[in-house]
Amino acid sequence: MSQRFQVELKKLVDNSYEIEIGEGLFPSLIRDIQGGLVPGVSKYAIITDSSVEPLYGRPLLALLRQNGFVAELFAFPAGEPSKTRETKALLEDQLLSHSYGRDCCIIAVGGGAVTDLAGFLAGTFGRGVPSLNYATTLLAAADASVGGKTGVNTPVATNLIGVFHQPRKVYIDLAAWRTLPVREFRSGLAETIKHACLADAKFFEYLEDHIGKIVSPDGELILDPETCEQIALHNCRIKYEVVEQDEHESNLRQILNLGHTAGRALEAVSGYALLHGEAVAVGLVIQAKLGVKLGYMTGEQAERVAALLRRAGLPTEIPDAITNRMLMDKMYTDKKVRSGRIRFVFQDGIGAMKRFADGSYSTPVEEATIMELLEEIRG
Ligand SMILES: NC(=O)c1ccc[n+]([C@@H]2O[C@H](COP(=O)([O-])OP(=O)(O)OC[C@H]3O[C@@H](n4cnc5c(N)ncnc54)[C@H](O)[C@@H]3O)[C@@H](O)[C@H]2O)c1
Ligand SMILES: O=C(O)C(=O)C[C@@H](O)[C@H](O)[C@H](O)COP(=O)(O)O
Ligand SMILES: [Zn+2]
Repeated sequence: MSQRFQVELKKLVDNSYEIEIGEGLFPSLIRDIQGGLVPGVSKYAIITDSSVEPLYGRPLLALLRQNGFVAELFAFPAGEPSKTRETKALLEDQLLSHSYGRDCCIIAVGGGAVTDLAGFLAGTFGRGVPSLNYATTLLAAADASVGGKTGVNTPVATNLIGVFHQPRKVYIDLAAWRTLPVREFRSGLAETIKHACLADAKFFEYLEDHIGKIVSPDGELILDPETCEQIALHNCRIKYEVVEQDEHESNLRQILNLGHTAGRALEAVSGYALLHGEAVAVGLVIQAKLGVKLGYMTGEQAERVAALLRRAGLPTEIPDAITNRMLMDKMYTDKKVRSGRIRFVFQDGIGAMKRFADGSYSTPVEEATIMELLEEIRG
């Protein structure tokens, strides 16, 4: 006769944390850890990339040490191709060889590739240590540093391996945007436009009116301070309000994947020649046009989305080198695929998302319908 026991694990873990938006937030970070933000920590590990290291990583390391903290910096080569299991393993070995253990805190300083990789490392190192995200790109500020999705790419597709690991605090340094290459800044605008498309028609209009205050048509960063602050605030609010309701993406959180079914596939198929935001921009247009075909938006609304992306200096067309077949095959690796069927999330006009009859925010779309649209787009 068998015996049965229930393991009761219903106690809720409080994963709440603060997001601070401002210029030059190192002093605030130091005050926070002096004030006990991350209790029980005796060592800090700054994880950053080779471009961010001299700009922000080293200055933070110096400040931590000046304030009596034990800290080291670990950097990996900048760029999406570094966001791999191999880089994570190298960093883990470096931490272990510096005697880092469960009493450490990881401070991710950089863009989304850094917060994804360092967050994944923090989620698994010693079975999980606390982490802080110090976002230095618009994309990380708008999206990647908030919400606890962490992970790495594999040769098959992006972000396939990872964990949910919420940071203890997120710092969004608006001053860091001034050193960003314009192409990287624009990449962050794609996720910004995505957020407006999925949740906030007024924010979409705001972006239509204010895009010229942050970047000029000839590619000069203008970065009007008030507009930058509004953009950071709106992005964070839209993202955390979704994450608060569905931290582990059981349904609602799928809406943050708007434009990503095709976007992530394009990013991978391009061999990361397309930046994440650039691929998402094209993915947003594909989603909008498919949405028109399926009756979820008007042609005029889809054109507004494409027009705003173009004004932000983002690509809206599939690169010639990527065939429809390549794109289609890669879409089958998307995490939303169920029973071998590609699923999309769709805008319901501008500023809202379509919810389907079964209650889900994603819906399967037949390969033939997607292929037909891709052929129409190519003209
Ligand atoms: N976890 C999430 O929810 C989430 C959301 C969106 C995107 N992402 C991930 O984020 C990544 C893209 O983020 P990203 O665009 O920030 O990439 P990134 O971290 O690679 O940064 C882009 C480039 O800018 C450089 N850089 C960073 N800050 C700088 C600064 N202030 N001045 C000068 N150069 C600077 C970096 O060295 C890098 O070369 C992708 O891996 C994507 O999958 C994750
Ligand atoms: O936070 C989320 O949820 C998102 O989907 C945000 C996306 O912008 C981000 O690119 C995310 O990493 C994509 O997740 P994935 O599970 O499709 O890899
Ligand atoms: Zn994204």
